[in-house]
Amino acid sequence: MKAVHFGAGKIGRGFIADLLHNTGYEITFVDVNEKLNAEMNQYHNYYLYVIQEDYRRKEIDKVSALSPITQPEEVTQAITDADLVTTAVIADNFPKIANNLAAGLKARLDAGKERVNVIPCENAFYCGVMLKKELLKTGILTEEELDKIAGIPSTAVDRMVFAADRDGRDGIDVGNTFELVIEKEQLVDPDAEPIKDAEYADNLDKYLERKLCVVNGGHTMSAYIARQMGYDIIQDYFMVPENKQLTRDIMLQAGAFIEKKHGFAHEDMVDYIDATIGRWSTPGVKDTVERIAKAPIRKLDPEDRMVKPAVQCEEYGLANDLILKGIAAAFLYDMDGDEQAAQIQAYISENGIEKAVSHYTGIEAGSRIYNEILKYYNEYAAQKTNK
Ligand SMILES: NC(=O)c1ccc[n+]([C@@H]2O[C@H](COP(=O)([O-])OP(=O)(O)OC[C@H]3O[C@@H](n4cnc5c(N)ncnc54)[C@H](O)[C@@H]3O)[C@@H](O)[C@H]2O)c1
Ligand SMILES: O=P(O)(O)OC[C@@H](O)[C@@H](O)[C@H](O)[C@H](O)CO
Repeated sequence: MKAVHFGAGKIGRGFIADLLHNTGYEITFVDVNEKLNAEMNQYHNYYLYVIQEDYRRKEIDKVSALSPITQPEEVTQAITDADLVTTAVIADNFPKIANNLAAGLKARLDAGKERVNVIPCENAFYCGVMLKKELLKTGILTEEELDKIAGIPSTAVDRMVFAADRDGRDGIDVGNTFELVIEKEQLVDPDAEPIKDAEYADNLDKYLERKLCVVNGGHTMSAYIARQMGYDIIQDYFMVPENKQLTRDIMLQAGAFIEKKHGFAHEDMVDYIDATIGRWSTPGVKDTVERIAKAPIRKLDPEDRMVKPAVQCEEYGLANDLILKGIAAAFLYDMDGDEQAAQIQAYISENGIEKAVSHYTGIEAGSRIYNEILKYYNEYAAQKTNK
């Protein structure tokens, strides 16, 4: 069996390709990183290192790589011949992969090939719907043609993965637990399981909201708050018991609306949160605030991990003060090289924080949560000035 995977980064190689390999696929990666592609084509393998098993080395073989820039025709051919297509490129990059992917699917349709599953594996609410929109924007396929040739489910994706330079090669350190939940009804055959060890859900909403709002929301808001406290490594922030408790409380606030909305038992939510914080605190693991906080415009989107739980808690009459504090901290986030952080800061300088809050979050100016975000923002800003 053949799989084409867009994005040979940490999740691509460290998680999705691990499952694809275990399922029995030969994998063709499509990535813009020429150095990585050359290494993959030289050795036709790479290594994962399982953190909790004393960095046990695991080989992923039968791999090769293509450049979407210099080898577009080969990419088209690989998609035409594939049994499965997956992505892990960061959803902001969907517009950049859309042409290659749409061209491959169109060629497949023209060649009379069967429908194929295209499974994006990204942290975003309904990444399948997002990808489909980008594919249609290319104008290469009509919606009818796209539906005829591809099933595009959304997913929830969770694993610890870190880039690692080991044995002179570019490897990935991986956690030993993971969750890939795939929206069953959007698959070409809802009863087939194209990826071993993934879960196939009738109600993805439940898992997606739990993963994005509790895990990613808790993670991201901790990173913005940690940045205000002067931390660069999130594990250093977690070393302080009050900080760890703050993160747990943020996650419990987000978890509360999910319990109400989807019927999760409170004890199960608490276990889920504690297991996640335990994972982040694994001895030896070092994750940067920069990685977790990156791309704040994406993370402040009304449908993403911070605003969604804030608004939903408000609607359910649940506490959300800590979430609002996390959102406020995101508006102070600055990091050299983070284009979205720079864009937000420029917008604030030009238009003021009052406009910025509703511009980026969609939260109505003058509402209670809007006023609370402004209040926390001004408190953080004053602390910064007094330092
Ligand atoms: N890293 C994590 O811990 C983690 C965990 C769960 C989910 N995720 C999600 O997984 C996705 C991937 O994240 P990651 O951490 O692997 O990112 P990453 O930056 O390590 O990998 C992204 C890869 O995509 C490639 N890429 C970018 N533009 C491309 C293009 N136009 N064509 C082909 N390749 C392109 C990059 O070169 C890179 O190799 C994201 O949506 C992220 O939110 C990450
Ligand atoms: O990848 P992002 O930028 O959407 O979010 C940053 C982190 O919260 C995220 O990568 C987590 O580490 C991961 O989702 C855990 O499974």
